[in-house]
Amino acid sequence: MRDLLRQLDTVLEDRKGEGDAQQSYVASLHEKGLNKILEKVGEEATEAILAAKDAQTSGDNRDMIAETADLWFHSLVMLSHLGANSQDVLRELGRRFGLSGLEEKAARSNED
Ligand SMILES: N=c1c2ncn([C@@H]3O[C@H](COP(=O)(O)OP(=O)(O)OP(=O)(O)O)[C@@H](O)[C@H]3O)c2ncn1[C@@H]1O[C@H](COP(=O)(O)O)[C@@H](O)[C@H]1O
Repeated sequence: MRDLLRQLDTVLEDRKGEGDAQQSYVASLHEKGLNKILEKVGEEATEAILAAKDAQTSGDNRDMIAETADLWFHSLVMLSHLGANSQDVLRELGRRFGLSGLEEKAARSNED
């Protein structure tokens, strides 16, 4: 799956450089610019939240999974637009791995 993210990073990077906005959704987002991309990230986050609430009631996770995929995808476009990618995020998650969220929060408040 890590390979899939790498492959997607490469496709998104290619679309940014030389994508045709008539042929490529990703190229059309880059052409519209950061505000449009951020609007899509916000929209997909809301849709994922609503789908999670529905999943809790129905016990069917399929829409939640599809909406989360939309959210991840648009977040990857955001990263790519600004010169970052999935590997940067995975590195950050790797750095945090095994570190309790509560301990990390306590360390942060001690710095203040
Ligand atoms: N993973 C995705 C992916 N997930 C979702 N989407 C698109 O994201 C869009 C957003 O969904 P919406 O329902 O909000 O769409 P919409 O209402 O048409 O969008 P707006 O008018 O609001 O902008 C849809 O058009 C989906 O097809 C994706 N588009 C592309 N990819 C990947 O990106 C690659 C490159 O795509 P292209 O640039 O289109 O070739 C593809 O091969 C895929 O691997």
